[in-house]
Formats: sequence, structure tokens, C-alpha cells
Amino acid sequence: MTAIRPLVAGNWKMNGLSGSLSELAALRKRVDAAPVPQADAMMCPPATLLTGARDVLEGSSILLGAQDCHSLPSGAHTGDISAEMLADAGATAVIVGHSERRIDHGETDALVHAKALAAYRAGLTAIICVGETEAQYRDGKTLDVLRSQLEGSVPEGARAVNTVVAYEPVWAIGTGLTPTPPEVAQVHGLIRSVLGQRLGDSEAGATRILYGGSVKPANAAELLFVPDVNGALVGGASLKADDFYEILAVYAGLPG
Ligand SMILES: O=C(CO)COP(=O)(O)O
Repeated sequence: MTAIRPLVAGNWKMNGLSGSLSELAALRKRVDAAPVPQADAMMCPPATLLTGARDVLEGSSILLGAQDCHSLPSGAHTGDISAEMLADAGATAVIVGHSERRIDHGETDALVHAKALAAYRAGLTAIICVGETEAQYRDGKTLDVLRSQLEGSVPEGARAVNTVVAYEPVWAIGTGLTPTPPEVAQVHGLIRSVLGQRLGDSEAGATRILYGGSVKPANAAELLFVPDVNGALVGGASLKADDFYEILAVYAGLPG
């Protein structure tokens, strides 16, 4: 099995006005000046900034992603945005099933599954998020919850080339708390084994499994070199070009 190429993806969430594109331009400048060829970098700004971000990133190695999509390609769905629209705006990937959408918008595993299929239909990579709540973590239910979310959310046609799984414990998002490296290793190992049952070992062995939840420059090396961790999904720290670059740069020491 060849080594999995890591991915560091930033999720700006509902942050950023047009002026924030200067932060993306600053990131681009840092990556252009000191590329990190060992890993892929991606930024997922809000949908309103996608075309502006596409222009800022033109010719850059930084990939562009989006944060959510509707499951249908078009139609009478006021306020929604289809995967095809995201692709048209320059995105090559879309986050689906983030816990903030599961919680704020009542998104079910079935809906996340449909959104992942929509991403494939539009030629986008689906970044499928899973993660347990604090109560589930405290009750020792993490592995059961993740198994069930993966079985419900990851389409059987998922392939390593078009699918990324992001493990984001809800209690670690925006809190400064993180699971311990052994906990992350256990969960990521389980995710890979569930993917193996669904997709076969060869696809599962090549699928990127990201860790997300309070990843910062200070803890990135500790979290990203855990076995079965193939990168990060970064929230708050992705809003600052220097912080995001420093997280990406933890891979700079590796053979390219
Ligand atoms: O939800 C996240 C990324 O999708 C993580 O957010 P924070 O990095 O701000 O904890």
C-alpha cells in the first residue's frame, strides 16, 4: 500500500466578508514562497466567497472546497445551493454532515448520504463528517455512534479518490479540548475498519481520514502524526493565514 497523501482543509464556517479574501491571499503567498509538497491544502470559505476565492487561488496549489450542498441538482429550493453550483463556482470538494449542520439543521445520516451522492454527481470530493457528542463520549458510546454514522452516511459507491472522512468530536470543536492521541488512534482505526467493511480494504486503506476539533499550530504535530490520521479539518485556526500555514507545515519535514 502506498502512503496516503495528507490533506489539511480549512473550514471558515459562517465567517468571512469580501475583505477576508486578503487572508486567503496571504496564505497563498506563504504557500507559494515555501510550498509543502508532502500534503494537499484546501480552503472551504462560505459560498458567497467561492468565486472570489477561486480568483485569489488561480494557479495556486491550494484547493477550493465548499461547506454544504443540497442533494438535488436544481429546482425550487429557496436559499439552497446544489453541488453543481459549487462546482461551477470553482469548488472541487464539499463538506457534508458537519455536526453544526446535523445539530443546527437536523441533518440525518440519510440526508448526509444523499448529499455525498450529490457531490459525486457533480464531480466533487465529499468530505463526510462524523463525530460523537460530549454526552456520548462520556457514556463510552463513541465507537458505536461513529459506526452507525458511517454506515448511514458513507455511500457504498464511495471511493478513496472522491471521499474523505473527517472525525470531529463535537465536544472538541471550538473548545480547545481534544481527545488524547491514543483515543484518536483508536477512533481512526475503527473508522478505517468500518470503511473496509463497506468499501473493501483497498479503498479503505487509501481513504483519507482527517481529524478535526481544536487543531492549532501548538497541537498539530501531536494530533497529525497519530496512526490512521491523514490530515486535519481546521476551523478557527483556518481564519488566520499564518496559523493555517503552520499546521500545514508540520508535514514539511516528511519525505515528499
Ligand atoms: O469544526 C471544525 C472544522 O470543521 C473544527 O473547528 P475548530 O478547529 O474551530 O475547533
